[in-house]
Amino acid sequence: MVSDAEQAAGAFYGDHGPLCVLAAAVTVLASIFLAAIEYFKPVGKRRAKNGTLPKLPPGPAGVPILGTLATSLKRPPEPPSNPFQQLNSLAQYGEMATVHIGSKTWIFLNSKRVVAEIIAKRGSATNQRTPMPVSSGIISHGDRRTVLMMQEDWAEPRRVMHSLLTGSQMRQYGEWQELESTQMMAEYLLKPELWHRHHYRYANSVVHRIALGERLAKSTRELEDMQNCVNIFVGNIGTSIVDWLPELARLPRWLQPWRPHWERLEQWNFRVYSEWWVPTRDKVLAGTAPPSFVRDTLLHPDTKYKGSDEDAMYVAMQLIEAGSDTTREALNILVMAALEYPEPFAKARAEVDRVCGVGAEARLPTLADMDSLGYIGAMAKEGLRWHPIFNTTPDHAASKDVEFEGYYFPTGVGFVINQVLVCNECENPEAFVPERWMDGHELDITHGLWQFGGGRRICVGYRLAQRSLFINIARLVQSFNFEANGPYNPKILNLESTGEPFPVKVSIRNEHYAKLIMAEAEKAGVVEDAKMARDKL
Ligand code: HEM
Repeated sequence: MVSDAEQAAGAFYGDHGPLCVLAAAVTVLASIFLAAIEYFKPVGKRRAKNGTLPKLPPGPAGVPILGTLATSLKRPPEPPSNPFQQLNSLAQYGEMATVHIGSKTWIFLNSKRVVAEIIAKRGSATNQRTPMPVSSGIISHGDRRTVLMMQEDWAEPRRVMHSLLTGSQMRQYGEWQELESTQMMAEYLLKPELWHRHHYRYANSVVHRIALGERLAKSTRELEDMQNCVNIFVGNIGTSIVDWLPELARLPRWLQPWRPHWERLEQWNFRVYSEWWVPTRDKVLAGTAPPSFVRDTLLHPDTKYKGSDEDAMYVAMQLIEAGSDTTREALNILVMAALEYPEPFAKARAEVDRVCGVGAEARLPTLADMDSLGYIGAMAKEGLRWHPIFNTTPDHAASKDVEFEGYYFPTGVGFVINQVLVCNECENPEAFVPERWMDGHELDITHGLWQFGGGRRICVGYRLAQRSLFINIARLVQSFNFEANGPYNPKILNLESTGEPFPVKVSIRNEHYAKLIMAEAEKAGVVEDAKMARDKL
């Protein structure tokens, strides 16, 4: 028997059937949407584990689920008159700005003061990375890109890499740095128009020798492959939506249509790495390898890396990647500064002349001159400040809740150094003024400069980088003149380019310096190598 109520319902559905289906569909979609909002809620909007509500600095508004992702992924072109407009605009929120991007929450640190407080003083609680399933996962052969590694995967690579920061091997590395620099001077002399290539060969060869034990003897194709590995890795950091909504990586593989594209890149990268790694590893195993980080730390029985052979390869190769491109770029920046600001370069030359002699009496500067050439140290720091290589540094995520000046940052929030603002936090920031670093710390490249990051994740190569910049700046200002060789925009450095990044005419100071360089190259036994590099390029 049908009740009155059932009869009424039947009549209602009979009359309003399509409307009911629509209402049900809307309800289902709305529920899915609300569930998605909840699921992808940015870390900084979730309650902390102890139930405390986050209290974050102000920042730009975003839309549900994506936050500011649309603008972050597809940045409007920034005008050459104001590059880094977006990072600059975060200054309006004060020393810290909160940005929700997908399900991540990043706190941009806009002043040196808060960087020191959060990244350095609270470093034990801010040394994680937020997950990047594509950049540090798929492209990096499964969470193995040292620079982006999460803490649990990072402790072991960091342990082995730490030897690069300790003093004991610096003397050996220093000899290699001087030798490669002598070759670079000879290359500059023989083929001045390829100045930028010489920077790359130098940087790559030094770190190649430190990591793998041998001087660089790679073909142009192999070198370009390696540079492309870096470009592809760096260029793709954060370009996939999955890096911003890492929860998507938990879907079954067949629901991840983005994977094949990234996996192909990863396979190519793996092949390039293997070409460089396998011969070295085999020599170490056969007992015929020369001294190197791989032989004496990574595969040494006393300090051996506790991971697979593939993991060890990624540690070694990423050292080469992280160390060569950065040094090359820093040298390019100094050349740009030479075009724009001749006075500091004249002053630097006078300083080198005072210490190393002039004309027929001159000798090449060495690393032993460092204490007497503070201005050169200041130039290296000012170059990195004036045109930061990193406009932001990889995030340092909170491994536990962090309280700071009335704010409450829950675990998982990422802290990012806004280098554009931090580097400009000085008088007349547009100008290249090495004098601003002449404060007694000019040879400590991380003092007051955050280009190498900080805290527990600080760059493991910063001492090597400082010495490479020192020796090459000192020698270049001593012997070569730099002039513009065509129009260029000083704000655009084309740092990722393998061709000439901006037009430069390099010339030798005079015949004395040409002779000096060739005599030193002869003594070091690198003349033939310098010529070979010249012929190959
Ligand atoms: C001008 C030169 C360089 C700059 C500006 C630079 C900058 C950086 C920055 C910003 C980081 C991230 C730090 C952080 O998260 O706080 C980093 C990490 C790293 N750098 Fe450098 N770097 C330079 C040269 C080098 C050199 C020469 C090497 C190797 C010989 C190197 C190896 C590494 C490695 C392996 C990491 C990952 C460290 C980790 O996550 O534990 N870098 N670097």
